[in-house]
Amino acid sequence: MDSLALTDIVADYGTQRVLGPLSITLAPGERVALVGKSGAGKSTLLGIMHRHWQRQGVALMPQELGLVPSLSVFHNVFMGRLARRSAWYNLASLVRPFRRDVATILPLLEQLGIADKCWTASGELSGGQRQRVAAARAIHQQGELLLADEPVSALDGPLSETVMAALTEAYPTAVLAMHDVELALRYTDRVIGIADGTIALDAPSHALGPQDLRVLY
Ligand SMILES: Nc1ncnc2c1ncn2[C@@H]1O[C@H](COP(=O)(O)OP(=O)(O)OP(=O)(O)O)[C@@H](O)[C@H]1O
Repeated sequence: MDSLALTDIVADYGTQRVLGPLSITLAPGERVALVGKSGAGKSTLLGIMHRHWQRQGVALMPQELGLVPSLSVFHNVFMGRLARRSAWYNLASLVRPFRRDVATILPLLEQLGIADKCWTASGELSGGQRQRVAAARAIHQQGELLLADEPVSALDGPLSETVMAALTEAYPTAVLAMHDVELALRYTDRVIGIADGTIALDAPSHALGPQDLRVLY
């Protein structure tokens, strides 16, 4: 994968400028935490990255997760690879999943602590369980780049570590919008701080402490 670049991007809602102009270059193998207070523009920036880079194999884990409530956990995770299978294969899987897909997806659910919910409809899960299903779907998708919007916001300490470890292991190149600054510093190489729609901080994670990020809030 070549480095990914956005140059002088802006985002407006009506007459209101909410982001930019700003430029970002992302190197292969770089994990970036996007931090900043609520409304700073993190989701807007992730959306722009997704639009610009989606042809390069991007997995998106949106804040609202985008699960299908009536479908089982298995089928929601299976959807991560929907575009790579034939319509016939996908339809057959809906009725009766193939053994090889179960053998791929179950260990992933085990890793994220939700294997017991494999055949439960995702609409019947808690918020933290649904967030783990969305993480499993993003991991199952595979690709060059992960864009994740607050991927562990509904999880407690140990589970948020488990999910962050799984996501960053699956995707060496990633941009993760996060509110937990300690977690952001531990699992990323670079921190980009957004304030009022512009880049207020861009530094290697190892050079920062939590207090350096708290000024953004
Ligand atoms: N659909 C929309 N219509 C109008 N304004 C919007 C819309 N979506 C976002 N905004 C505005 O754009 C700005 C940036 O929003 P954005 O969702 O990108 O922030 P964020 O940093 O991701 O916030 P959070 O941490 O709460 O998710 C905010 O001021 C918000 O009110």
